[in-house]
Amino acid sequence: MIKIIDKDFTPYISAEEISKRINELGAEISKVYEGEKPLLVSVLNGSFIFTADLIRTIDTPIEVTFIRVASYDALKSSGKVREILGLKENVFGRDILILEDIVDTGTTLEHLMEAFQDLGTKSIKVATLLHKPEAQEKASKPDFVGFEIPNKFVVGFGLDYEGFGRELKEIYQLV
Ligand SMILES: O=P(O)(O)OC[C@H]1O[C@H](OP(=O)(O)OP(=O)(O)O)[C@H](O)[C@@H]1O
Ligand code: HPA
Repeated sequence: MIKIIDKDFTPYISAEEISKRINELGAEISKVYEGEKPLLVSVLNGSFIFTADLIRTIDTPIEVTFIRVASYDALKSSGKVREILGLKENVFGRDILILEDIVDTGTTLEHLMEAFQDLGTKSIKVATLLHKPEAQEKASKPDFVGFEIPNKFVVGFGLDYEGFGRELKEIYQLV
């Protein structure tokens, strides 16, 4: 058990399990995009660790870029979604793979999918390390999912609680 600020969290997914699953996702993604040269769009902040580990398991040429979009305040969705920030690449006619650490309510994803569609992308798929199917109300189901998890708050491996916990090697669940 660990404490972050005022909340207790218990170990939930080990570093070994995460690494094994990311390898499998990388193999799947490599197969699907063989010869296609997709642009992987990593959604900061949470997905930076997943992105770094995932791209090193991919064995077909890809490009990677990072964007920002924030919809969350602490434990609950604020419902507010901001603009995409930091996209420098021309995505018209490109195959896009959005990389997320977690798809929770789907609010962020819905916004991103719409924004990329408006920019004339050829295809948009989504890879997420974690998915909360019971919580998702918006957007379609992600194409590549590391772990389906219950509707409980998690931290670690890039995910934070009030800014803390991103450095944890394992994923922890709120007690
Ligand atoms: O499906 P949703 O309910 O929209 O939640 C998922 C989003 O929430 C988190 O980002 P957050 O806004 O907390 O920013 P961060 O990655 O910088 O922590 C996460 O990285 C996703 O982008
Ligand atoms: O369970 C979560 N943990 C951390 N950040 C999040 N953003 C959406 N859901 C979560």
